[in-house]
Amino acid sequence: MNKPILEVKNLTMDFGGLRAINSLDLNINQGEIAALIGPNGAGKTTFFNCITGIYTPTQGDVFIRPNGNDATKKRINGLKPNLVTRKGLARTFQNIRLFASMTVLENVMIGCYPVTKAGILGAIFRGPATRAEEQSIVDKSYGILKKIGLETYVDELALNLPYGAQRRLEIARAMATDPFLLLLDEPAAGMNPKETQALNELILKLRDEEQISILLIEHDMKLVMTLSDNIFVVDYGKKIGEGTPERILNNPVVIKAYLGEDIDA
Ligand SMILES: Nc1ncnc2c1ncn2[C@@H]1O[C@H](COP(=O)(O)OP(=O)(O)OP(=O)(O)O)[C@@H](O)[C@H]1O
Repeated sequence: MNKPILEVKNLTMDFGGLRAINSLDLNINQGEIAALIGPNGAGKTTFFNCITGIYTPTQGDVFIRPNGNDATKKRINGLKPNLVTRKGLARTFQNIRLFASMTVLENVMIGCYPVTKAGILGAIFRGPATRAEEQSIVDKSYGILKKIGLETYVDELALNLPYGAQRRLEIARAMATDPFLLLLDEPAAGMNPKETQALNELILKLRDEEQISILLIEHDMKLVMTLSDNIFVVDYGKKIGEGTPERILNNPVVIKAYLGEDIDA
């Protein structure tokens, strides 16, 4: 039986009188590409914010099992975002959040710092151990950029990159934290068809070659249906459907609530 690497139980998030997430259960298995879909305002980004420590859920539990076995099981609700990152959950955001005036390499290097050993004192006094760690961060960051296909832009300022490359750079920065699960919030938003195709290939490569599981929030239904092993559909914060793309496309509740007539998968 599959052991989930992420196990969310009965998650609820209230903002005053508004219940943005309502008793949500969701499991992600090792090696899976999963999608969280639903209409605008359904609670998808709030869900990401709850499991990455930006919000403390009103109710419920979030467990991780980085290696898929019970010995590594940990409850992570209430942890601060930097600690969640250290546990192996990395994310990107709906709006691009790069350091625009820093180089592509520096943007990825910054991603490495949450998981480095040298503290502030080490960074100030820059002893041999710190210098060696810095060199290893440069090497690691360059290696990630190569895997993501951005090595030709290493010394370019992030703001000069084409849009699709900026989105890929965000993924590269998230990779720098060595995640076992990558949460992507609308990674294809604003991309042209060629960039979306390249993103599709990149996500498959991360799963197949880097053994990173993926959960994506995405409105591009064609991408979702092509990539996903499992899809969760939410509406008004409640899970209204779950399953393979075929099952979702044939689920009358989902069709009525969300997909409508115009799905083109
Ligand atoms: N910090 C907050 N304070 C109050 N209400 C919030 C807050 N964050 C989100 N909400 C509300 O919670 C609900 C869910 O919002 P959320 O952004 O999670 O939806 P979404 O599914 O990600 O939407 P979209 O697809 O448009 O990004 C919405 O009604 C939103 O207005």
